[in-house]
Formats: sequence, structure tokens, C-alpha cells
Amino acid sequence: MNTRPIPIVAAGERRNRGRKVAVIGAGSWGTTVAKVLCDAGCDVRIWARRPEVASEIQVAKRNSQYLPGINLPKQLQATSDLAAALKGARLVFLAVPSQTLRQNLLDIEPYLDRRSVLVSLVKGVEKTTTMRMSEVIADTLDLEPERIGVISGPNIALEIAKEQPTGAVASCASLEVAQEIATAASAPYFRTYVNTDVVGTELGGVLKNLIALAIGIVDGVGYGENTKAAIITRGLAEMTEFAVAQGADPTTLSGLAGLGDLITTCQSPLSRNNTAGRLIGQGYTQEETREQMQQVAEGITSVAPVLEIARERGIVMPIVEQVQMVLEGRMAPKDLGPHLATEDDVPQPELSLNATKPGRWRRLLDRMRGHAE
Ligand SMILES: NC(=O)c1ccc[n+]([C@@H]2O[C@H](COP(=O)([O-])OP(=O)(O)OC[C@H]3O[C@@H](n4cnc5c(N)ncnc54)[C@H](O)[C@@H]3O)[C@@H](O)[C@H]2O)c1
Ligand SMILES: O=P(O)(O)OC[C@H](O)CO
Repeated sequence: MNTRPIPIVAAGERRNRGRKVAVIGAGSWGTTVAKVLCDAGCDVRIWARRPEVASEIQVAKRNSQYLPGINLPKQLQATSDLAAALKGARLVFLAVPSQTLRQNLLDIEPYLDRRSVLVSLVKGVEKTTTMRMSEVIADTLDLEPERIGVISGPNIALEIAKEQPTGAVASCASLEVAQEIATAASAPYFRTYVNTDVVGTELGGVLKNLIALAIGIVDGVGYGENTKAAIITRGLAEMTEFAVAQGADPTTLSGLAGLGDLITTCQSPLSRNNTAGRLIGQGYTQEETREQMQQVAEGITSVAPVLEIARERGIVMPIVEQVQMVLEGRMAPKDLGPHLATEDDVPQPELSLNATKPGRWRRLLDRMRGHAE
């Protein structure tokens, strides 16, 4: 019997041989995912809005604006022609800003194969509708859930483009389709797990951006690690409560798409959300920060729609509320940290979930006093 281990690359290449995939959007994340897909053995076409970006990727195998210094795989094909990018693609990965996705979907609709699966790589919500990206896809293209997927995780593009190892989660209502997506997007330096919790996977990516803004703000003020650790810990509780109220599985939020992504975005100076927060903490206005940022910082746009949903559903999100107050100039950045607790007179027990909800708090106190319901 031949017991020699099969090299992962070869196995991946074999599984993906002849698999045609498209990536829509050639910013830092779209280009990085295109590299991962190529390294996994897929036949990849990336669409860039600007012809000069497509041309640089196609000819020089570089995307110098978004991934400076990275050599892209020689087999990667790039185009600014949507029809050419989508021809024959069963998996279509979407890496455009959240606020343009709806229009981008309308643009690609005529060229989609009727069996195509659309995979969102986007970590924002639509401001005008408060919809998650999978909801925008379903709403715009009227696709069944088995044709909509999501990938999310601790994924700073430049690190992955340098082949520094990490993981992510591919999610779809159909486990079989999630596995197909994960197989296509698994390279030796990029391990993709699967789940069927689209809501949790998607919201993990959205909500960690809001907590990373808070971390950036206190970093800009000059606060240290205690403040940040408190925000990350309480932030995860806020994220989990919000996501579970929308139907997410809480375990998703403690996995790569939740805690994992929260850690990387809060720690990395490469994170755009973290950077935007830091500029605001240093005293720049929201407008000045937007001008300085050359790239998408999804968190800034997601604060208002997330809070709109939270308020409608009675979910208390003190950190995100304070981020909004700071963004709008209603709170000084230096005041964000000390106000992590609610204004209740009674000291609260620390809970991973719902510590801020008065009803839950009262029930918990009752239980602690031995008056269980
Ligand atoms: N960069 C990362 O590390 C990373 C990792 C995971 C997820 N994401 C998510 O991926 C999404 C895309 O982010 P990114 O990092 O690639 O952003 P980016 O700023 O690097 O690139 C954005 C891309 O969108 C293009 N674009 C702008 N307006 C457009 C329009 N109207 N139509 C089509 N394309 C348009 C830009 O030309 C650019 O190619 C975001 O939701 C982000 O949260 C990013
Ligand atoms: O640069 P950010 O803040 O958009 O974060 C990038 C990724 O989402 C990290 O997983």
C-alpha cells in the first residue's frame, strides 16, 4: 500500500482542475482571493472596473495600487469586460464595496450562468435598506438560498497575499455548496472551513468592523491594552447578542468569522477600520478621515444601519452607540473607554451574552438569589 502523504497543493489542484470561477472587484481583497483561487488550482478570471487595473494584472501580474510588491499567479486572467469575466463561471466571488453591490449585481445579471453561485466577500450592510449582502443578492437577483454563499474570517488581504497562513469560513444554506466554495478557496496557506450559518458568518464580518473602529479610536487617544481588551471582550458580547437576535448560531461568533476576525481587525495596523478609528481618535472628523482613507472602511457606513436594527429590536449596544456618538462629534474620543458599562446603579454580573439587557439582568439576579423562574 502506498502510504505517502498527498501534498495539499496537488490535492487541491486536482479537485479544482477545470473549475471556472470569476472574481468581481479587483481591490485588495478581490485580487487576494483571486490569487488564493489560482493557487487552489481554479481557472480564475478577475473583473476590474478600471481597464488600467485589469491591464496591469493581465500583463504585469501585479496590482500595484492595492497589493504593492505582490507577484500574482501567471495563470490569473484579468479583464474589464463583465461578459468575458463571467463566461462559464459556476462560482462568482463578489469583492466590491457594500454600497455599490446592488448596482454591480444588476450589471452582472445578464451574463450570469443560470446555475452560478454568488459568493459575497463583502463585510458591510446596505445603508439604505439595512440588508446584509446575501439579502441584497437574494433581493436583487431573486436567487434561492442554495445559490448564495459567503466567505468570512480573519483575512487581512496583504498578509494572505504574502501567503501568511490563516483560515476562513465558507457558508451557504446548502452544506454541499458551502463545501464546493471551500474547496475552490482552499490554498496551502488558506484553510477554509464550512458551515450553514450564513447570518452568523456574515454578521461576524460586519460587526467586528464596528468594534475595530472603537479600538482605533481609543488607540488614537493613547489608551493602552486594558481599555482595548475590555472593548474587545464586551464587543464580542455585543456582536453575539445582535447576531443571535437575527437568527445566528452563537458558536459561529466564537469561531473564525467572529472572534477570529475581531482579533485580527482590532490588532492589525493594516486594518482600514482600525486605521479610520485611530484617525478619529486623533481628532480628525469623519469627513477628513474618509478623505484620508484611500480604501473601503466598511464599518463607518455600517454603524447607522446596525444601530437602526438594534434599536428596533431592543438590543443594547453600548460600544457601537458610543462609536456613533464619537463619529458624529457628540462624544469626545477620550470618553469612549470609561463608559463601557451601562449607567445602571446596580453593578452587573459579567455575562458573555445579554449583560446589558435589564430584563435579562433582573432574571439573572433572581436566579443568583435563588428565585429561579
Ligand atoms: N482588504 C481586506 O483585507 C478585506 C478582507 C476581507 C473582506 N474585505 C471586504 O471586501 C470588500 C472589498 O474590500 P477591498 O478591501 O477589496 O476594498 P478596496 O478599497 O481595496 O477595493 C475596492 C474595490 O472596489 C472597486 N469599486 C469602487 N467603486 C466601485 C463600483 N461602483 N463598482 C465596482 N467596483 C467598485 C474599487 O475600484 C476597488 O477595486 C469590503 O466589503 C471589505 O470589507 C476586505
Ligand atoms: O481592513 P479592514 O478593517 O476592512 O479588515 C479587513 C478584513 O475584514 C479583516 O478580516
